[in-house]
Amino acid sequence: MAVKGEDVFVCIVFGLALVGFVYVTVRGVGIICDYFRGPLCPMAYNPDGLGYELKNKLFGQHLASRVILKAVKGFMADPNPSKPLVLSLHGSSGTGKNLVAKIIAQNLFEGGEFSSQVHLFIATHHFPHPAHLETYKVQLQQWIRGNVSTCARSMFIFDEMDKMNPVLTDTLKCFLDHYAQVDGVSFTHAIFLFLSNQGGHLINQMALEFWEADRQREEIELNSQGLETAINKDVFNNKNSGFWRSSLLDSHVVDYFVPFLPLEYKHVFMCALAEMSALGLAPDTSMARNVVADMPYFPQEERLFSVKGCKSVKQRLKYYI
Ligand SMILES: Nc1ncnc2c1ncn2[C@@H]1O[C@H](COP(=O)(O)OP(=O)(O)OP(=O)(O)O)[C@@H](O)[C@H]1O
Repeated sequence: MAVKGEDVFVCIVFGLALVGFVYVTVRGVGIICDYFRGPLCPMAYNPDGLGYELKNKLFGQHLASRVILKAVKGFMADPNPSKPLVLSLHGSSGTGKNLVAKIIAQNLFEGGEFSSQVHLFIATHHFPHPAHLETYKVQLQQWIRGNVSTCARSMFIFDEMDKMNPVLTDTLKCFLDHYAQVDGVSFTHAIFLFLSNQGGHLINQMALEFWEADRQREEIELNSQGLETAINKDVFNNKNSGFWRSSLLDSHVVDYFVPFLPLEYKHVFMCALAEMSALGLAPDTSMARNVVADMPYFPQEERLFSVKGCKSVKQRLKYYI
């Protein structure tokens, strides 16, 4: 049977109408979702990249790497989370907490840490004067609310939590809890990272005890000797902590307290090689050995763990170059 010209025309029109209908429906659903939740904004989510970088660029942190990957992947896979993702990263200086924040940003947002969806607060820089606490509270809440209503998928990083005023920390509670909306804005797609040195001594002590017992550091788990609970208690009870008697801890809105282990000689060596590569230099193991040997270690006698982690490796490398 010959196909008539009108039939072809009708098919094309019908096809176009169907495509149009599907487009309008999808857009409509998107607009309705955005109305209730705020727009998600463009994402560059790369779960494989996140896994790769946490495994290969973050040295000596098997536990942090595993917990963070699981937490972020689980959160991102949930189209309708009941609360924002809240992670509190703990460990002594230079162990990779800021690096992890950077890796998460790079694998979630276009532009990584420089994305307009990523917001970094440094306690001593952004909230230096106790006398201005009331102003900070209002500004911080407005900033978070404004940015989440523009982009529901926003990330807020609070560095130096040990120097944050606990009263200011408490003003975040309404954003972090299981509320579908607060004043018409939903915060459930946002990510909050808290970074601090608090709890570092507990983590270092555990790493030392594992070494003394001839056990592999890779055996350390979140619940080894109640590590996560011990960090929680430590930050809650310490007057010099941004979580001191905080309602954030009372109400259990922090999803994970993530321990960062003290770095050993071999990890600092890997940092030195990584820095060389970042500077476009060929790997020079003897130079890396010099840099690493130059760093201070603790305990004094055993020289097991780097006092500064990988901090200042880059600066020392430049000295040798
Ligand atoms: N575990 C690690 N693996 C690879 N590089 C690391 C690691 N830890 C630190 N570094 C490197 O050392 C430098 C300092 O690290 P970073 O800023 O992440 O430390 P931090 O734990 O946030 O320290 P602080 O508590 O003093 O802020 C960065 O250049 C980072 O890339």
